[in-house]
Amino acid sequence: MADSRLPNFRALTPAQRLDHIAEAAALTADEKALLSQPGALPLARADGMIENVIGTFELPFGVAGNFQINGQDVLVPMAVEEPSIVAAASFMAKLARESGGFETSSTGPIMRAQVQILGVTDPYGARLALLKHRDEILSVANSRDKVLIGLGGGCRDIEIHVFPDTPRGAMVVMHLIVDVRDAMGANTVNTMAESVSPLVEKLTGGQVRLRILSNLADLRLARARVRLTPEVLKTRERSGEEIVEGVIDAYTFAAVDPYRAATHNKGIMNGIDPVIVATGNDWRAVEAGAHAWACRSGHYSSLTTWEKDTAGALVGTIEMPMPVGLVGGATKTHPLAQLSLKIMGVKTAQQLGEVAVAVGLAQNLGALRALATEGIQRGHMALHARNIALVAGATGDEIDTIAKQMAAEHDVRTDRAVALLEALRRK
Ligand SMILES: CC(C)(COP(=O)([O-])OP(=O)([O-])OC[C@H]1O[C@@H](n2cnc3c(N)ncnc32)[C@H](O)[C@@H]1OP(=O)([O-])[O-])[C@@H](O)C(=O)NCCC(=O)NCCSC(=O)C[C@@](C)(O)CC(=O)[O-]
Ligand SMILES: NC(=O)C1=CN([C@@H]2O[C@H](COP(=O)(O)OP(=O)(O)OC[C@H]3O[C@@H](n4cnc5c(N)ncnc54)[C@H](OP(=O)(O)O)[C@@H]3O)[C@@H](O)[C@H]2O)C=CC1
Repeated sequence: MADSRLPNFRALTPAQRLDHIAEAAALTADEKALLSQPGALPLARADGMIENVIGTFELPFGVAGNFQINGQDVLVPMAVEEPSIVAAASFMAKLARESGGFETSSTGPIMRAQVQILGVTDPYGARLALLKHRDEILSVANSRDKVLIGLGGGCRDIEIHVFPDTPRGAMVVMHLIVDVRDAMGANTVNTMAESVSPLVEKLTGGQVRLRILSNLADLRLARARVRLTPEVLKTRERSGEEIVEGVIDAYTFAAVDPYRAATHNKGIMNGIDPVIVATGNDWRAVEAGAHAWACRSGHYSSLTTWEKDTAGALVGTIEMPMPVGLVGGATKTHPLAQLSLKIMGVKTAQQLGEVAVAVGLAQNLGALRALATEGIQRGHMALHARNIALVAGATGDEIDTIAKQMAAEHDVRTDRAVALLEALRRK
């Protein structure tokens, strides 16, 4: 098991950081080479992945340190363009590990496919006809994907949802409830939904139209919990108790106000999406599921909760859909996706989902802790300043010199960076 503590990792060069991670995660020389040079995704491979390819698009690939999940150290690869995310996740994981880290759990890898049935005058009668033939429907759904069945997955059940009075008449929607094992499962369940359609039409007398998975993957949930004592949270300027109260006030704002909840949840996805991208998974599917889930009560709200236990410690939880896979999609075609899994040391899609939500919870705490105390700009803008220095044309050592100067002046702007660069080059 790799030691995930990365003290002062920022002080190393990218090559030194890679040496450290390669050793910790036992990467081979070839795997290490993939990360040490640009172009990990060969053009010919990219051309096979999507259409009209003319090149590849790279993102920074960082590793968040300090994560301890269910007592195990985990190094977390993150592919993302925004500064301060990897730093905040690493920082909060560092605090969390002092109180035992993150505890996670998840449901089985169950996805839903929807089959829309129109043209039925007796929708409740159609419902019973489908339920009566449940076993036959399951058998047709499971007749195609021998690999999945062999792995212990497959269609487990059906659910029937009736919308008796839509602007297009009565609508019956059959859900296939499918165990997709270590796949994200969209293609798998879509194939099943298409294969059962002739039988569904025969049983209901209606016409089947859409046959597609639901991205509201509410049967495939991942959960994480963290507990931090005031002692761990305290800073030079503020007591731990003050920070606990501040984080709970910040969370409550998101719980009651959708305008705030959207930003709060964006902060959570700041942690989750980079893990999803680094592992070649479909981040649009995860985003769609997250926001639909956040709205499940009819009121768009927070994906996390923050409260205080009887001992006065801050307790954070997250529970949300996590449709991710270790096979399928780009998870096997993008060379860095498999490498990310190796660095993380995850062996199942469920474990990957649990790591992703733990990072989301850490990220949320990082943002709330900053917002409830000094504000977001000091930490975030100090790191964003390096981007601004790059935009102004700084290279090499100039980048850090100018970024540090702007951060010290609390004046992070491109025109200031240009002025500082000119002054530096005149010296
Ligand atoms: C940015 C920090 C962490 C600085 O915080 P700091 O107190 O200056 O950090 P520090 O220098 O004391 O370092 C503490 C630890 O943080 C990590 N760390 C610290 N700096 C680095 C770095 N350069 N590179 C790598 N790791 C770093 C690292 O783990 C380090 O431990 P050490 O290595 O010393 O043992 C803090 O201010 C913070 O957490 N801020 C929140 C940042 C954030 O949330 N960013 C997301 C973007 S803003 C946004 O889009 C979302 C938002 C905010 O709108 C969501 C919402 O509203 O809810
Ligand atoms: N709305 C959405 O979110 C949609 C998303 N998509 C896309 O679908 C893709 C994901 O679909 P997905 O079904 O996961 O991909 P695949 O169909 O590529 O992979 C799943 C298949 O892999 C095989 N397999 C091998 N090992 C395993 C294992 N351990 N566990 C499970 N299956 C295994 C199975 O059978 P076999 O070998 O027989 O194939 C299974 O059917 C993503 O690219 C996503 O972007 C597509 C449509 C809609």
